[in-house]
Amino acid sequence: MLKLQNVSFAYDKEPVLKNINFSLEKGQNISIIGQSGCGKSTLLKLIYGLLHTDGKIFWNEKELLGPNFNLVPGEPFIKYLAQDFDLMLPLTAAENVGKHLSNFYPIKKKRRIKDLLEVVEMGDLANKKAKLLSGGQQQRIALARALAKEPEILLLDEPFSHIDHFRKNNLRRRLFSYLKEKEITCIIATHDSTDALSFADRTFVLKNARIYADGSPEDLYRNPPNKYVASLFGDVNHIMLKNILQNEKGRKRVVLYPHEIQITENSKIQAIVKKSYFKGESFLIEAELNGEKVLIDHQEDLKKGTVINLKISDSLINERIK
Ligand SMILES: Nc1ncnc2c1ncn2[C@@H]1O[C@H](COP(=O)(O)OP(=O)(O)OP(=O)(O)O)[C@@H](O)[C@H]1O
Repeated sequence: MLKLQNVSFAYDKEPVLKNINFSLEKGQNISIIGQSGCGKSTLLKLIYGLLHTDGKIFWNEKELLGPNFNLVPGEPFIKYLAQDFDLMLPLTAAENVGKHLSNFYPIKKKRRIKDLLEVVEMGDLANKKAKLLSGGQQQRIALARALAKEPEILLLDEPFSHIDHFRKNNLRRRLFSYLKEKEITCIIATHDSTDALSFADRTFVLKNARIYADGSPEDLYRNPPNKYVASLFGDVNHIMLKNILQNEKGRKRVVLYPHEIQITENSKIQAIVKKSYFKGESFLIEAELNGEKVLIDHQEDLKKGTVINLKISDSLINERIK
């Protein structure tokens, strides 16, 4: 179990993280999300042991003492994949992956490198020098290198940021099933909601130096405590209740995703279309509702100026304003 107790950190005077506490079970996949600069990378660096905290970090019974106590920063059973992936550029992809593997059993080493290159779909480029690989290919090699010695804990900082959309989904499926199979505990700092929604067992939202929300991705998505959390998963509306409910007054608002608002004739809530964006499977309609901007998912394109009627399920509104 990985346990953090009162982990705080400041680069200067202003704390980046304040009293972070959590425990993770072996083999759990956790995503950390939050706006740029909220401290995601800092938290990974503290766990790995690159930065010192007065708080406590344990892996099972062992306390991780950090850089003030370890001559070489980091822990041997943890792998940390930073945003700059730090490859040996004159070496080949395969040599980089095998860099920290023992030469004592060369056949075993070769097989391990081959398996890892398959996990990141880089088998074809095994003998290509790292300096000749694209940013996304280098990132995949760095990922394979981080897995090479089968760490107990894997810390990934935006691990798919350079990888194209098509390959990213495939790679994510392969990587996370590999981590589950090997029971590797993984913490992934990400901006990408798919990492948080589809592959994490649990998600932490960081804001104002603290864990602002903590839950299963499904629960955080379906019942976002506020607009900040919902907006980390994609477009979101924050609509004045009085604009969608007859008897409401005041300035109370409700969080609604664009797909939760329907365009129908059976409603008195009127809005005017301002813009329409093609999204592939549907259109994102931007409309004006009593002076407020509203985003709606819709199957058809709508012209600017079209008057539309909006419907939102009462039970959903009641759920969100609880
Ligand atoms: N070496 C440093 N020296 C001083 N301040 C730093 C240093 N590294 C990060 N910071 C500051 O600490 C805060 C948290 O940075 P961090 O990199 O942890 O955020 P992040 O959530 O990972 O951001 P991003 O999503 O953009 O990668 C930011 O305000 C950043 O400017």
